[in-house]
Amino acid sequence: MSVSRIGLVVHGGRPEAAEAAHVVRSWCAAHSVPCRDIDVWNEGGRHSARQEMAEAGDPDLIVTLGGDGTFLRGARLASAVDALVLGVDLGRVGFLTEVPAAEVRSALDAVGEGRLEVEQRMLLNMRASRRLVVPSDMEALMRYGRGPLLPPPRVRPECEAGGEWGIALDVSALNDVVLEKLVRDRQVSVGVYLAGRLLASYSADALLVATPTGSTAYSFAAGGPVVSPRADAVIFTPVAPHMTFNRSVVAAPDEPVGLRILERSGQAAVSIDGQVRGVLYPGDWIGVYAAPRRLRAVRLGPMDFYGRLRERMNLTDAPAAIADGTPAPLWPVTTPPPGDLAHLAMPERPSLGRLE
Ligand SMILES: NC(=O)c1ccc[n+]([C@@H]2O[C@H](COP(=O)([O-])OP(=O)(O)OC[C@H]3O[C@@H](n4cnc5c(N)ncnc54)[C@H](O)[C@@H]3O)[C@@H](O)[C@H]2O)c1
Ligand SMILES: Nc1ncnc2c1ncn2[C@@H]1O[C@H](COP(=O)(O)OP(=O)(O)OP(=O)(O)O)[C@@H](O)[C@H]1O
Repeated sequence: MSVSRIGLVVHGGRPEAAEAAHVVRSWCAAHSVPCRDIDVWNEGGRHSARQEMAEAGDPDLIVTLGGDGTFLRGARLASAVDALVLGVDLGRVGFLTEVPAAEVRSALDAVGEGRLEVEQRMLLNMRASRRLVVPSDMEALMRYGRGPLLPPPRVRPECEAGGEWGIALDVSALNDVVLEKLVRDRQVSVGVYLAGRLLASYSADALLVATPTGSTAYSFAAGGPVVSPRADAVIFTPVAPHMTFNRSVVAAPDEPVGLRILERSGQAAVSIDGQVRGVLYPGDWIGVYAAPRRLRAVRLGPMDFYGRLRERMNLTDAPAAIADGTPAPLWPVTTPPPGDLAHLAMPERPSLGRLE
């Protein structure tokens, strides 16, 4: 696999990201690969992901230099046109990024020589009862601690009229679509429908629909399950619901989640991967469902999702388990298991129906 053009998304607030960007640009110059910066923090001038990619010369690889937020910004661009995305870790958590900053040059060598795997990640698409609008005074409200807002998602060009199930918005979420109360003291009241059937009416601070990738983000913070990013699922998680049923529901990929704002509810902000993209009012609804298209993320080694979960989330062992003898062995994903522990990993995936 060869890469012919690179688009760079750099966290502008980090000197180390600027340094890593310099390394990427010099690698590109040495390998005659055109490289363009894509300013996803561009004040006022944001466009649809497709337009931003076209303006950058349609790169086939997006390299992000920053944390998970920067990766999510790059993933939004890449997924719009099926480009690859490679995350270089210069953030605080770095759950989504692939390579440490010190390895950026060798990572580009590997990509240039085709020594990579492409991991496919499920995305969410969204429909709504109407176009989303970000009120004009919203930007000032939301600016604290964040960059400029993205514009509201456009209606997908091929779906202007909408058919019987609302209008399709030009949105791909890698983590989550979040519907949350707009003002601090007014919860949202929402009818929640799974696969077209009412689950329950919720009064809550927020309601999330997450992908398996997003299961370790906001949904995790709200008590949701950790779901392997290799699985296909639509995860519904309420945040502080004022009711007894507060569990997550893990739905099948062909079971959409519908959220309908009830008559006297407070207004609700809609965020996609952490970015506010519109406000909904009573009577409005959104439907969130697994996208037909997937994100294509570059992997340069085996993906150790559970090792990463343990390490990045600082999982700690039970004190009683530690007191109960030798700690459970831990070994790098790249080395074979020690001693007689080989049986802990299945050598090959059994096909369905052959489990014995
Ligand atoms: N209470 C919360 O935990 C909370 C609240 C709002 C939003 N979020 C999440 O933040 C995401 C946007 O990320 P951001 O970096 O722009 O905002 P941010 O900086 O507010 O991110 C919140 C934290 O989530 C981490 N994160 C992001 N995606 C992750 C993932 N898939 N798995 C594990 N950790 C992840 C980030 O590294 C960061 O530490 C949203 O998609 C939402 O899921 C979390
Ligand atoms: N070029 C830039 N111009 C303006 N603001 C920028 C630029 N780059 C980054 N920022 C600011 O940095 C912040 C990005 O934070 P974000 O939390 O998304 O970073 P991150 O990549 O997730 O890193 P971390 O893991 O440390 O959170 C935003 O507030 C944004 O305004």
